[in-house]
Amino acid sequence: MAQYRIVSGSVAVISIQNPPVNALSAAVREGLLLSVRAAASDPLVRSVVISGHNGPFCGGADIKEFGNVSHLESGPHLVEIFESVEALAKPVVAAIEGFALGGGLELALACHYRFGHSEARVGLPEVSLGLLPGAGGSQRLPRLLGVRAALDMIVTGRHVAAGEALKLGLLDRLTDGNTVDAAVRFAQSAEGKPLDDRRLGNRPCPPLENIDAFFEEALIHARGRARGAAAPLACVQAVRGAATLPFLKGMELEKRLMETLMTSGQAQASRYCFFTERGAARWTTPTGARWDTCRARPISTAAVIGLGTMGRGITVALARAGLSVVAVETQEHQLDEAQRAVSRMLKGGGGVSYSADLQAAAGADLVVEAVFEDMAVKEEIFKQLSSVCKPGALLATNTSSLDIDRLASCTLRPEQVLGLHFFAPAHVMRLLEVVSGPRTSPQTVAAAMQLGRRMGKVSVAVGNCPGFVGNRMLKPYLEQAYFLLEEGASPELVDAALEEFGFPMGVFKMSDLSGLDIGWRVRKEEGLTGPGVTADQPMRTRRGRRYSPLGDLMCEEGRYGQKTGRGWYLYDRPGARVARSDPWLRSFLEEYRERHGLLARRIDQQEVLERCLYALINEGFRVLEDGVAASPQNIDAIYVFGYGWPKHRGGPMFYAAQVGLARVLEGLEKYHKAHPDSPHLQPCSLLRRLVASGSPPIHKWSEVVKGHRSQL
Ligand SMILES: CC/C=C/CC(=O)SCCNC(=O)CCNC(=O)[C@H](O)C(C)(C)COP(=O)(O)OP(=O)(O)OC[C@H]1O[C@@H](n2cnc3c(N)ncnc32)[C@H](O)[C@@H]1OP(=O)(O)O
Repeated sequence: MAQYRIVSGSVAVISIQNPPVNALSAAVREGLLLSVRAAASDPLVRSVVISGHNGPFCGGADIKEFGNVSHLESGPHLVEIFESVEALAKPVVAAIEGFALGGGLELALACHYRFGHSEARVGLPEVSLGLLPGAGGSQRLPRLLGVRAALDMIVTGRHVAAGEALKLGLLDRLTDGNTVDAAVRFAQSAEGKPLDDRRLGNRPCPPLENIDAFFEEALIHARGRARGAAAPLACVQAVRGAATLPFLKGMELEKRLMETLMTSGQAQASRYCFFTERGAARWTTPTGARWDTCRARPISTAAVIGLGTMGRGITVALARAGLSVVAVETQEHQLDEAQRAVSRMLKGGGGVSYSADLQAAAGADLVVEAVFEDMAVKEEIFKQLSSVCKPGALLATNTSSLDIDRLASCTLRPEQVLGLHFFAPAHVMRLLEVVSGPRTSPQTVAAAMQLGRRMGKVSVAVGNCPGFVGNRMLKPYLEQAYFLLEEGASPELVDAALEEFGFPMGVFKMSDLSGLDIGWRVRKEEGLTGPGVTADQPMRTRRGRRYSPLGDLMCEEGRYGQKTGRGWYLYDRPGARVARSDPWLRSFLEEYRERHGLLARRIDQQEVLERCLYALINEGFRVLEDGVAASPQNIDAIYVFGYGWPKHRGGPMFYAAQVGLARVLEGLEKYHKAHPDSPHLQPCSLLRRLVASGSPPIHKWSEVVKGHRSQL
């Protein structure tokens, strides 16, 4: 689908028409090539403008076609079309409004001139789909911008705003007015002028000194950031081809690299993440409410109660989304400090007012409680909010694990109570768990999901249970990591295995960063440790299950992690970030093992991965079974956007499918047999059923779940 018309007597305007993002589907490719040929052969046409219909220029290749080779191969290939565009003997101008991304920018690079709207953005984000710009982009961009700037854009995949693109030389001109009209006028002025120099395929790459050393370093840098992803490294190789090979040879290299990436599991996983991120907006809840059947009341004012780290981040996130926010902190000294911190983060006032009085929340459409994790304190606040707040106001808690229903029952409006589980730092992290209890109304969920979108979050609707989805699944993962320490592993070994898998941080470094005392407080609330545990109870057993008191013992030593300068690792000073091995910890673990008669054994990275990840995945199946998450895709979105699960591995449930459900089941059976006192390793019945049903693909799991779901 490409519209073709002649304007001003001599300009062919080809308009890509494929809403919502004008992706280059097979039909678009067909239409584009026919239009380019028509413009080439029509003697009346002296110049060409390519634009996007109704706004955006082009969002790139049609990602939905990638999983289907017959779709991808039907219609002309992008490389062939772009060659025809570049070879055209008449000037071709790209008129870029909205965005030109991926194949969209590659098309613009094949044009002889690029006109942009001042609010447009351009980029080659293929790397985040596990690919490289495979339709000439890796070869043409370095010829236009030089290697450094092109490499940066291609390896990071970042979107570049029009102003920067103009400075880089990527856009030739900007306009604030009608981009197509301006491009048409410009095209006419270029008619009959020589084009050879405008064809990027004809140009050499601008020279670069010490080319070998430059790419050596670029590769090391990319490897360090890629966390096991292949695409960034292939991008470096392709750009090196542009810098060192003639254009056609570079194109051959790009093609070879692209073919390898395109068929890889990593590209499949990254593509899956692209769709799970967007799919989360089509939410459902365990009570049967759905995104398409309820209307959300807009929220324009909010109050945040409690201005610790989380409360401050939430205030910033809400203010940045355009809400007018009242930030409440009853402790005066905290209030002053918080006000300064929030202003710094917002670079000014940003629609936030401050108060030490809960009454200030009276007029808000939404209240987010973000005080520390103490049920009694939260209950008291919810009681007060119930009477202070205006009718219709939504009351949310930012608890990461406490019971939403208990808080709802402290109020006279349980249908307006929900959890908004932000992740630290709340103004940066993409994930928001929107937690509903059995009495939360569909309109409340809809309003929260809409607000999440406004804040730029990936919002996932989940049901209420201890830890919701993310933290519930994290518990068995952490537990296995502790058990591995008891059995002979070191924090360094466990973290190295997880970081090699692709997590930005291993479990022990993560725990040092977030603070060991948080889990300690939760375990005290749960009665697993603290004064409620009697001296006659065995230290390593709770409620008939294996329990590791290691985390509690660390806290009793005052080792809370980075904030105290000591945790699973040692830091130069409280608050420092660089983790060093701590000889004290080695002795502590040795003494602990000796005291409990535990024999240290050799543990390899495979065991670390299988024990930690399979336990987490197993809990994911339980979450599905219980209906706490609506789909495996939602679980994966939570893990990728909130817990650092590497995108190129798709998320835990996708990873389980990729490894093979039968293999995961076998692994769990093996480890459960070796550790029968660890119920998290006992394969859950949904996993067994899926394997018994022939391990259907992930998008078909819901059929097996449906026949299986227990009531919450
Ligand atoms: C030979 C192979 C060559 C490959 C080169 C390539 O071109 S690879 C593709 C490179 N392009 C991209 O990576 C762009 C991906 N899209 C985006 O980043 C964003 O969608 C956007 C274009 C910036 C628009 O963002 P916005 O927030 O406005 O909308 P959504 O993200 O919600 O998208 C709206 C719906 O459109 C679907 N969609 C978006 N891009 C594509 C695409 N390239 N192909 C197919 N479909 C696409 C998206 O899934 C949304 O659909 P829903 O059904 O509404 O969920």
